[in-house]
Parts: sequence; C-alpha cells; structure tokens
Amino acid sequence: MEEKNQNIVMFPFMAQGHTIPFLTLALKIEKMGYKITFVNTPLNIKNLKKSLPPSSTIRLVEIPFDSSKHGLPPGLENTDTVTTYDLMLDLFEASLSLKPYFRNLLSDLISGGASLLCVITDMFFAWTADVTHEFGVFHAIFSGCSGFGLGCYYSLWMNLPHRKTESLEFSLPDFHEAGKIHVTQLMDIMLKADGTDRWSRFLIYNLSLWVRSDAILLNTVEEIDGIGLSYFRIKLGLPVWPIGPVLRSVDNRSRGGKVPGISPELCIKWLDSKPLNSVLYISFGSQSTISASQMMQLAKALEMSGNNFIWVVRPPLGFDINAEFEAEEWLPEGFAKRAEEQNRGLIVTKWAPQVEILSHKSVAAFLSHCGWNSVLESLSCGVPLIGWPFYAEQFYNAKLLVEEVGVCVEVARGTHFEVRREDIVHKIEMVMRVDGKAKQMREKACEVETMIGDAIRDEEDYKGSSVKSMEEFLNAALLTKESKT
Ligand SMILES: O=c1ccn([C@@H]2O[C@H](COP(=O)(O)OP(=O)(O)O[C@H]3O[C@H](CO)[C@@H](O)[C@H](O)[C@H]3O)[C@@H](O)[C@H]2O)c(=O)[nH]1
Repeated sequence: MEEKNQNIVMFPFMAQGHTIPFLTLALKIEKMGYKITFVNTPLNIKNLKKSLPPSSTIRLVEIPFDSSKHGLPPGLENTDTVTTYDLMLDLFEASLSLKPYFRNLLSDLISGGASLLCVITDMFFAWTADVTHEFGVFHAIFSGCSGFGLGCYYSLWMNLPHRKTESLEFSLPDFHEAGKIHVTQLMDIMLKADGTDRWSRFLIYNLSLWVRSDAILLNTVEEIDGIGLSYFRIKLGLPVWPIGPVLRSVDNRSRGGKVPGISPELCIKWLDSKPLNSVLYISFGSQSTISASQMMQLAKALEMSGNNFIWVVRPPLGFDINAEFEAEEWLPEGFAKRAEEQNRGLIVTKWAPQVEILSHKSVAAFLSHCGWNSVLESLSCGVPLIGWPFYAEQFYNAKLLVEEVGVCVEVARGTHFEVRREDIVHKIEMVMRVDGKAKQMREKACEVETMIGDAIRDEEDYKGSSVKSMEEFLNAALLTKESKT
C-alpha cells in the first residue's frame, strides 16, 4: 500500500446504524493509504475505541457535546438508548449545536499542518458542507442506504405527497420511476407530518442542504440500484458515486460493541450438519424487534413449515431490547426445547455472526427487515430474502428487491401489522421451495451476487463500477485540493 500524506475527516451521526458503516468505510479508505480522522461525541468515541482493530491508525477525535445542555437525559449521545421518537428528534436538533465545534476542529487540523483532502459526513449533517467549504475543502455526504430507498425517503419528506391525496396509494411527484407508494409504507412520524411539525422542519431543512455538498457517496452498486442513483443525480445535480458494498469484515470487531450470542464456530458446525439450501435465517438488524404477538405467530409458522432455521431473538417491543430473552414467556410453550431436540432450529440471543451464516451453503433464504447492510450481505452471498420492513427506507428497500430486482417476497410491514402464521408459512414456502418462483428468485439472487462481485473487482485489466466510483471520488477531491493551492 502506498502511504499518501492526505487526511480525510469522517463524521457520522450518533447512531449505531450510521457509525458502523462509516467505520467500515474508514477502514477501507485507510487500507488505501489515507489518514483518517474519525469525529464523534465523547461517549461514542469511547465506544468506538473498542471497535477499532489494534493495527488501525485511524485517529478518533472527540467533538464536545453535553446532552444535559439540550434537555436530554445525561449521557444520551446515541440513538441506541433512545426510546421515543420525541427524544430522537431532541437528539437530532441538539446535533445542530455541533457546528461551531466542527469548524474549530477543521481549523485546528489545518493549522496543525494536516493536509486535508476531504470531509465525509453523515446525511443528517449536511450543514457541514458550508463549514467545510469555508476552508476550501471538498465535502461529500456518505449514506449506508440504497439509492432507491433513500430516494423514496428524500422525495417523501420533501414533498409529503400523502397529504395531497385521499388515496391509499400515490406516486412521488419527482420520482415516478419508483412506482406507487402505499400509506402502509410510511412511518408514523411521516404520516403525521404536514411540513410545519418539528420532524418536517428538521428533515426538510437538512435534506435541502444536500445540494451544498460536492458529492454523494452511497453504499450500493450501480448495477442493482440505477433507478435511485439516477434520481439523485438529476435531483441534486451532483456526482452520486455508488461505492458499495462496503461490508463489515467477518471479524466481528465492528459490531459496535455488541456481545455475540453464539460463536461463529458453533454456528458453522450446526450449519454443516444441514443439507444444502435448507435453512432459513431470521434476523432484524442491529436494533429492531417485533411485537410479542408477531413473535408468537412467527414461531408457530416456523413449526408449521418444518424448515430448519436460525433465529436471532430479542425481547419483544415494549421490553428492554438488551434484557435476557425469556423463551418460556415470549415463545410458544416448549418451542425452544422442540427446536433443540429435533435439531431443527438454532435460537440465538443478542447477536449472531450474520456474515458467516449467510455465506454458508446450507442457508436458503433470509427473513429480514431489509436494513440495507443485511440486504447487501445477503445478495453478496446469492441468498434471496423474505422482507419484513419496519421503518425508514426499509419499506422502499423491500420494494426495490420485490419489484425491480426480483429477489424478495414481502411478508409483513411494520411492527403493528397483524401477521398470520399461515401467511408467513406461505411466504417461507414461496422462497424455500426447490422449484417455481423460489428457483427463479434463487437464480436471480445468484446473478446479483455475480454483479456485486464484479462491481468490486479490482484487477489490472478490469475495474468494477464501485472501484471506479471510489477512484473518481478521490480524484475529484484531489482536483479541488490542487485547484485551491
Ligand atoms: O445478530 C446480528 C444482527 C445484526 N448484525 C449485523 O448488523 C448489521 C445490521 O445492519 P442493517 O441490516 O442495515 O440493519 P440496521 O442496523 O437496522 O440498519 C440501519 O442502517 C441501515 C443502513 O443505513 C438502514 O438501511 C436501516 O434502515 C437502519 O435501521 C449488519 O451488518 C448485520 O450483519 C449481525 O452481525 N448480527
């Protein structure tokens, strides 16, 4: 690796779903020879220290933040410990106070002699673009979301189209290519939004500032996400570079401090004992869970379908998500015992080695909330999905996978949805069978696996689309730097 005397400042929003992809990207850019300064609030920096490999030279830098000055509970610096949307919004609004400190931080870096190539910040920190430009430095926004999912999210907040129709289904005025959106694909805060409420005000202010950046980087792949990428290219008039998949390594360090509920070795041993394409993997990302009644229906569906499964369980909604899992209370009587005795199911509490599981040839399908990292990890292994999106852009990720890519069937929407075990069984069979639609989906997922593999191929005579995008981004930042000196 050629050492480059160039600094890149990276600054994610204070949420695990944001810090993890940022850190993964930081580790990738570090390997390319750049020096990384990774900025966050004090408590987040403390936690991030545990996630860095010992060999990393990434510099973790604190930006001052005192939650109690913003009416937040003491020590609240991350959405992980947030229990209500109101509190989350308080944290979003409080993050605007970081502006002068961020300016000082850049000023100190530059006056300290650092050669600053660019600043990469979160989609919720678009105000950093103007601050960065004060120093004549290139600014990019990075998001771990898909172009399609984020495009729908962006357009919905900017236009609030559901407020202008009585219909349950509607198009996005500036993103017709996305097709129809159904009201069940809107989070509660969006359903209630009218443009004057606090959420609308914060988000519309923030999203309107995206055009001030110099580029958008997305953890996605041109070949599967062209519709969303085109939307942003036209809408913002900026380069939009798909640089994904930037995936966590199987080394679980970057899991954000979560304790694994099972070792990868045990998991693999269990999977080794199962036939090819026979296991359903079920997990709802890093911080989500389902309701107690949904959990019961899902468990009963798993018994009815008779398939092998690995299920990452967490206490249901309304309980502390980090508490011990009470199988007797939240699962049907004797469910866990039967799964173990019949050697049919592995119930994992807290955290599973997801990347290892999805890479195993016994895994046939993934029942997922369609968080974009999970989607990329699944498709990178050619595993089709059963979608159960909960919130944010997950609804539109599922839409992309069902309607455009053809690698997913949707089983439920949201955490209030009354899901029936028969419907779950039907969807599991649709994806797990060896013939019919299941076969088509598996073939399509394998095609997508190849596309993703090609996108990140970096050989002397071939550079994949994501490799080229990363190069174009770094060259653009360098050109800006050279033009200012
Ligand atoms: O037991 C587990 C559970 C999760 N993971 C990992 O945790 C990550 C979860 O990411 P993702 O699937 O994207 O889910 P969230 O954590 O919910 O993701 C947030 O961030 C995503 C990317 O920005 C958005 O698409 C989602 O809407 C948002 O909730 C993945 O890398 C998984 O491999 C594990 O390794 N083991």
